[in-house]
Order: sequence, then C-alpha cells, then structure tokens
Amino acid sequence: MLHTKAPQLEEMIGEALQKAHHLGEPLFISIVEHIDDQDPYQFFEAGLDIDQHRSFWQSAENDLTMVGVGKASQLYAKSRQRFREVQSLWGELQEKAFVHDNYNQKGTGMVALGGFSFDPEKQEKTPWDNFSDSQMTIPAFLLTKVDGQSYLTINAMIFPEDHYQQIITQIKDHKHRLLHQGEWTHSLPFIDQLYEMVPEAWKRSVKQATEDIKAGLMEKVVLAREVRLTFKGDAHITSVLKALAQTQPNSYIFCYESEGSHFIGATPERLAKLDDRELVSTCLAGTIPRGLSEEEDQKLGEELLNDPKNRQEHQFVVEMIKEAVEACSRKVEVPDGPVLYPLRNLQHLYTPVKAVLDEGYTLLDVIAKLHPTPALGGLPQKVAVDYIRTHETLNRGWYAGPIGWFDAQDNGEFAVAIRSALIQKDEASLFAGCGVVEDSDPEAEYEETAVKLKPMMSVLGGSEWDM
Ligand SMILES: C=C(O[C@@H]1C=C(C(=O)O)C=C[C@H]1O)C(=O)O
Ligand SMILES: [Mg+2]
Repeated sequence: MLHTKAPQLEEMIGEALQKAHHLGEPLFISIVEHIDDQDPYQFFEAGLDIDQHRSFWQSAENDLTMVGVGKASQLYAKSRQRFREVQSLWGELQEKAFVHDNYNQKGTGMVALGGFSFDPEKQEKTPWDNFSDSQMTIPAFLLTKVDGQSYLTINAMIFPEDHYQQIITQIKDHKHRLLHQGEWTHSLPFIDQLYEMVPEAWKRSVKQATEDIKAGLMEKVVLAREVRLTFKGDAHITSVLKALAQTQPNSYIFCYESEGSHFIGATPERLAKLDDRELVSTCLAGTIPRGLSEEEDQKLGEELLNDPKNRQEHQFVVEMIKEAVEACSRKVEVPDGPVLYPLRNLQHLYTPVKAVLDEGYTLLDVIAKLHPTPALGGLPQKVAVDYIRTHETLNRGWYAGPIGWFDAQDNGEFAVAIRSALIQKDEASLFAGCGVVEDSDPEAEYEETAVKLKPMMSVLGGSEWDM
C-alpha cells in the first residue's frame, strides 16, 4: 500500500488511471476527507438512491458510527477456511491500493464492513439468498463519525479502460447527493400479520435437548425460534434503524443491505474487538427480565447472579472464550465472576476477557477461533452446531453469526448478530434463541426468547403485541 500526500480527487484518479494502464490491471484508491458534521441516518437514507447496498454500524459504546454506501470492492469466501480466505483477499486488495489519508482515524479509509453466516454447512439458503456465507464490503462512500468528528472516505476500483471524466463526474455527483439529500419522514411499519413459527414444537425441541444433554450427548445447546411479520406496506429501514438506536442503549446497532434485503439488529454481544493489538472479547449469557421498579430490578439482578442454571450457561462461555483467547494472546485477564449487563428489556450475565494479541494473528483469526461460542452454539462446539443444523427448523443465515468491520491496520470489531431481523420489503423474520442446559424449562426458555424478541418487535410496529 502506498500512502501519498494531499492530492485532489482529480489528481489521484488521473494517476491511478495511468498506473492501471501501465500495469494492465485495476488499482484501488481510497481518499479520506474531514467533513462538516453529518447526520448518519440522513446519509443512509440518501444512499438509497445510489446503490441498494448499504451498511450501518454503531458501537455499543457509541463512540464510532459508520455508514457505507455502494461497493468499491467485496470480499467473498465459501471454503471451510472462510475467515482465512477473506483475510488473504483483504491482503491482496491492499497491495493494489493507493491511500490518501491525513487523519488516521479509526474506521476511516480502507474499511470492510459485513458479516458471516452462522453455519456455512447449512444447505438451505432461503430466505437468505442475498447473503453469502462470508461477505465483507468496502463501501464506495463511507461516512465515519468518531470523536465527535465526521469523515468521508471515497473508495474506488480504477480499471485501465475507465474513462477519466466519467469517474470524476460520477463520484462528485454521488458525493453531493449523499451530503445534501436524504430528508425523510419518520415512520415505523404497521404489522398486518404475525406468525409465531411452531411454538409448541419448539418447546418440545427444548425438552428433547435437555434429555439429550442428560444422556451425555453435550453440555449446552442454543436453540432459536422465529417470528414472521408482514406489514401494511414496505418497512422504511432508516426509520427502523434510528428507532433501534434510540431505544437500545448498550447495544451495537447494525444493518447490512444486500440487493434490497436488510439484516438489521441491536445486539449487546461483542465477539471480539482489536484496537492496536489490544483484544477484548465478551462472555454474555444468562438472562432475566428488567424489573418495573428499581427495587424489583435489583432483586431480579441478584436472582440472576445467584441462579445456578444461568451461572452454568454463562460459565461454559467463559471457559471456552478464555481458552480460545489464551491460544493466541498474552496478558489474558478474566474477572473471577460475572457482573450484570442491563439492557432496556432484560439483563445478562457479563464477563469481559482482555488480552494482547500475539504477533502473527489477525482479528479474523480470533473470530475463526471463537465462532460460534457456546453463547450461540453450545458445548462441545461441533456437537452443538451439528445438533442445531439437524434439529432447528429455521434457517439462521446471518442470525447469530459474526457481524462487524476491520480496517487496513487490523483494527476492528465484530459482534454476534442476535436481537435481529431480516427485512425484505413488507416482510420480516425475527430470531431469538436461548442457551439450553440440563435444567432448562421449556416454558421459561420460551418466555426468555419472547423478551429477546422485544427490541426488534417494538421498532417494527409490534410494541402492543404480547407474545
Ligand atoms: C441467542 C441469543 O442470546 C444469547 C443467549 C443468552 C441466554 O440464553 O441467556 C444470552 C445472551 C446471548 O448470548 C439471542 O438473543 O437470540
Ligand atoms: Mg438463557
């Protein structure tokens, strides 16, 4: 990768075109600009006119928001080694990249946003046909809000046969529209029909899993269920996204659009974050609702902290993540016991795992080691994932898979895509799962998943639906 000093868009494209001609192959350019404060939702909305391929990411700490529009390049991988394959494609792309960046802010420049399916071995694709098993996009336009400042990155693949004036005109036109258009009227969808997918059969499958656990097949398995909605008219994604961000603090807000399908959610669960070689992963498992009064809330929190079934669910996750992180890092710190992680509708048991990643490992190496943790798969990992593949009737697709971003300095973050929905025009599928252990009670697990569906339900017009 070559870093250049302060050229204009025209100069950079001119130079890249010349080089591309000379080499007879395409070159990638990335230009970062500091811009006036920009509203991320307006940018997202304006992007709709330019390409039906947008992405949105906001960190749970709310210190980084990124909105991507279009695709300058994409990284796809299908093999069993999909994380490694994506990493090597990323390396290849960087080799042909010219970057102009005077700011060096995180989440700017060459950044890839996207995700991975839960289980690439699952044969069925519907309703996830527009989402491949590994799909990271380097947006053509990327708005980054970090430390109270806004940056715009323009990325483009320049081909030898490209026409200089045409590229410049198009980039300038898109940039202008992205920064100056995008007004919209806030409106959340109205539900027409709600179908809870086979709730009684799902409860029986939880019961069966507890029996299989008692028989020694495995120690924990996470089983998910689905709720389908139809709306009166197409859902307005920008409104849904904004409402999620406003109602779900302490959560990552994400949306990944592919060919007009949207995978959207507000997840509290970090899988791994890498910042200057400092690695943080999170164990999040064990659940109880929030109380209506402060007193009830504290009481429920105490109950969760002291409940053996929930502690066991949690402990499996801690042990697995600790082991996986220890295999590639040093200075691993894991607190002795969990604390509470409060969300709007429920509270979880939470244990952070901190470490310094050893040289030679990348963020994607860590993701490959962790995914799926026993918070989403189970224990032992392979047995649980096979069990899910054969017993779950829904198709998880990207639900419960890693979703996030990385940059050219190997900083980045992935969350686990739960509390999420796949929205296609006037239809949506919502997903929620729960950790089944020996002592799980099907009815209680059903209730737990109902609370986990609430964050998405409430922004999809379903706040009055009591499930
Ligand atoms: C699987 C989900 O959540 C996971 C299961 C939890 C549990 O069973 O206690 C808690 C947090 C998540 O790790 C989901 O929300 O769909
Ligand atoms: Mg649970």
